[in-house]
Amino acid sequence: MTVANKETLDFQAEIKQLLKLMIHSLYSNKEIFLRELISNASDASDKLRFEAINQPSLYESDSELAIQVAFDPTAKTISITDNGIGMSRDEVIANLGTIAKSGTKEFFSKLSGDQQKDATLIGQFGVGFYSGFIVADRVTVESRKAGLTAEEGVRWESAGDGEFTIEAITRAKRGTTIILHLKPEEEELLSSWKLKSIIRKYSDHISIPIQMFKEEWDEKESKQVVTSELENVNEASALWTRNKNDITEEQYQEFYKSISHDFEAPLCYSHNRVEGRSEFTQLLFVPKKAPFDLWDRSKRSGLKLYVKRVFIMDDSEQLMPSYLRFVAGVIDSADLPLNVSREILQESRDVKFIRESSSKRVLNMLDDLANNEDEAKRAQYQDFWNEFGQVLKEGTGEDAPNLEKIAGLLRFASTQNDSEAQTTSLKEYVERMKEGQEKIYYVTAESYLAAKNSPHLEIFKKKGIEVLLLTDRVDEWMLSYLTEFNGKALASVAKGGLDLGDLADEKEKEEQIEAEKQYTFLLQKMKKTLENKAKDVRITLRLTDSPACLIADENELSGNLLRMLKAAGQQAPDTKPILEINPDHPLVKKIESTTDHFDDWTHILFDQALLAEGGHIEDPGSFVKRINQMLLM
Ligand SMILES: Nc1ncnc2c1ncn2[C@@H]1O[C@H](COP(=O)(O)OP(=O)(O)OP(=O)(O)O)[C@@H](O)[C@H]1O
Repeated sequence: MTVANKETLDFQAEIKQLLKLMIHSLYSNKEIFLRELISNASDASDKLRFEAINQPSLYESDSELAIQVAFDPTAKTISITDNGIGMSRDEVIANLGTIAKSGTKEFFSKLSGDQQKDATLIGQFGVGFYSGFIVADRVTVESRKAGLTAEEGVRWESAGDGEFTIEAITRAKRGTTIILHLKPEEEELLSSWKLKSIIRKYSDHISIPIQMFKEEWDEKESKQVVTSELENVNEASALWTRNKNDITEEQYQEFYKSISHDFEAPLCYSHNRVEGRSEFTQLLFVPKKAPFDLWDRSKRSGLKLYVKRVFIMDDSEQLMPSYLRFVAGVIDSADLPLNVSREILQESRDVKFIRESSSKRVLNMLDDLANNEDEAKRAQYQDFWNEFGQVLKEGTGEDAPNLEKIAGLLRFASTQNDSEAQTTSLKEYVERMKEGQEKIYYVTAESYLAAKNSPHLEIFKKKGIEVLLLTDRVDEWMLSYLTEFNGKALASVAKGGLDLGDLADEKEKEEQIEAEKQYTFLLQKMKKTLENKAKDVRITLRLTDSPACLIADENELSGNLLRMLKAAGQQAPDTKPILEINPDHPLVKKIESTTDHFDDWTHILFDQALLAEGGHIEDPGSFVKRINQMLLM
């Protein structure tokens, strides 16, 4: 609908849903609206400062960047004004009418309707501008982009009910004003004292001044009245440039929340000034909860790059390796040029040094939690692992120089504990190794139950040897990089040549040789029957309860990895597994002595070994037919 120059447009469907949910689930935390809007105003100022490096005329003789917060008790409004970059008409429509984040659809599909759970999720998603609707029943945005004429101003307005209007206005000053028309029950916000205390609490660290009109005691009226003089409410110096000792824990927390849009305090942080070859300040935060798009490897890191306090860019993926993409914070370099581009960043040795130093810092912070004497800290690390462990595992391939450190931070499910929880470190495993045990054993499978009940574990159970149970998708990939820990090789229990080292006793070795001799004929015959399915058929002593299992040859990919590659539509080599049979099992003895249905029995043995390790039978119909036939015998 268009009236004069006013147009009414619909919000993207997700925004309608977000607004509804947010108003309900964030109500108990409603003061954050001001933090979010001030943080946007500060970002807009940062962007202008950056653009103006190459185009100073954008300042239009007004280069003192500041944010003003004002209220009008009569109109019952609060306004937040910045003289930052501003928005054009198209930008207003795109930025305030749609959500341009990847993974938005998935995020909305996760919402449960349970207010408390959803509030946390929304916190992880980041509500930003729309949080204004928690306290306002109508929001007006007036903006004019730096560099455009006064006539190219724009007014956006919405009652948060599914549509918004947009019209052209004349706006002398560049920048943006957000006007919140408060809901009747929010009128207590119309107070200098209240607004100042919210600003100090949540936005003190904002690096440009946040100003309000001063209040003075008026004798005549005998009350506080608002004057036309502005005063700074916040400290207005970039938090990371301040001395550590002058920053309170709470200020760090609020700073983190404001740059990350997280609702919870961070798990830990590290604030340092690095001097020497390269000079920079790093303030790095590890969140408690994974953001909703953590699994998106293209997600950029949450690090902001500044050069000598001038904001340069968000999400600079050059500053942190991808496996640490959950880290949020600020890097402020004293060496990089102000006009640095993403291309320059890629090449820069300073940036490489910053990345190495920052990765180390983060790993050290985590290591400090993981190996802390304080049990509560170790528990915090466990929580971290549960949230971010799978991403950290990517580091084994991505960050070779820190492999040892990362290996020390890994946690696994293990046969030692009767639980799916990933709590065992490699260090603990090594400490528990049996005398004579030389390797760290693991099994990979699609699920915890498949791993735990894998026939490959039988001999290990019998001998009381611990085996790590690896069931995350990233594990197989990780294992191609993580081949040893503290000089102990990692060995799959499902690969050929199971060498138990000193753990296998002489008697067993003799038994195996004896059995191989005894069953030579059977093995040959089975091999013939399975020539299209199995590479070889062997006797094994690794089984105690199962009649057979499949293994991969030492240098070939495991069955689990082959299945994963195929499932991902990737090219997988066409390798056949080796069937190992348990000579002591009655079924094997039965097959040996049978003359009837030898081929059927052999196929069944192979197919059930494949099933037991989570594989898919190529011809399930024939398998079922054979089983039924045998059941009726
Ligand atoms: N005061 C402002 N000046 C200029 N642009 C703004 C301002 N406020 C918001 N915007 C624009 O609107 C976009 C959407 O804002 P919103 O707060 O919803 O999300 P965001 O800040 O991008 O994301 P998040 O809050 O999750 O970090 C911003 O990215 C920015 O481009």
